Amino acid sequence: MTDIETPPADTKCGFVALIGAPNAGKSTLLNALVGAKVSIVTHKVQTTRALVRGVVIEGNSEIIFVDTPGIFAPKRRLDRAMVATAWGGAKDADLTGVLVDARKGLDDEALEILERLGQVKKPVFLILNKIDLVKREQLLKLTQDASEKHPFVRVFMISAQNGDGVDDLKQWLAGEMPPGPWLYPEDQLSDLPLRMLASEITREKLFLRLHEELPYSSTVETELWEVRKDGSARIEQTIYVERESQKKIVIGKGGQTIKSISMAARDEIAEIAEQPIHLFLFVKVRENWSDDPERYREMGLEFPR
Ligand SMILES: Nc1nc2c(ncn2[C@@H]2O[C@H](COP(=O)(O)OP(=O)(O)OP(=O)(O)O)[C@@H](O)[C@H]2O)c(=O)[nH]1
Repeated sequence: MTDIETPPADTKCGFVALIGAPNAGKSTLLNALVGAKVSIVTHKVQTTRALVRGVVIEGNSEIIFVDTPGIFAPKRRLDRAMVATAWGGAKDADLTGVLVDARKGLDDEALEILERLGQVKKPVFLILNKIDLVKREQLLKLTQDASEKHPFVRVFMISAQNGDGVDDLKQWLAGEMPPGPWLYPEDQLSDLPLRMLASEITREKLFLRLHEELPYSSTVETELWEVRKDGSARIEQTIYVERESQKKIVIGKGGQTIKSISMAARDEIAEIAEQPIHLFLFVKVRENWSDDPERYREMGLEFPR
């Protein structure tokens, strides 16, 4: 008898970064690939933090999808830092997929992304989405035009909405993953969306109270989710801030602020998880690299002026 929870011996595992202008259909595609609505969790990909949007197991392969919002036309410094992070994610991923809304074609937003793809040293593939809305001739022209901008390793034509072409894309990605152990065990995948949601709930409570005092880059990570014999869960989360002074603000006088954040988050997580929750919050300072030109250089990026 085989144990169904044991992964196959020759496993593959890798990161796929999905980038695209807003409304290109990233969320719809991820939902179609992952099969369930997933929220956001942060995950360290080598040196860069990326947002894990979903994990798919296909045959022997585990495909971890990462993405980042707002990859184009940054106006403010903070936005630029987010863009740098986004491109960092693409650099570290094993494969990068660029999603283009086929109906819009190569508009300014899409062109700006294509023009910056030279920074990504790993293979890049193109996904033309929303093919249900355009004619075949348009797709061929679009493929040609886009391929002149960047040597894509593959071009997929899909409709994330009705599922056309999504399975082919998934099969191809599975085959492209490098050999390696699965990062997310199969039996933990079912709580993954819940863990992600728990991080977001705490982050929301944090910003509800401290939005004027904390930078947007503060993040929350769920480090532990342990179900106890009595059916309750012990959850440990870390709130990452950029400075000691911010850590003090999050903790508050006599720990009052963090206590109220923790209680509000706990109640909401318990409601969604449908189990009693013991929530433990920690606050850690993580260096603010967005003001540090050196970090940009390390990632092969220009420091935004
Ligand atoms: N007709 C059609 N509409 C689609 C398709 N894929 C996505 N859409 C629609 O396009 C809109 C944007 O889709 P989203 O998945 O939210 O796009 P997104 O890229 O995640 O957007 P941001 O979150 O802003 O980055 C939604 O109204 C979707 O229903 C498709 O294949 N065909």
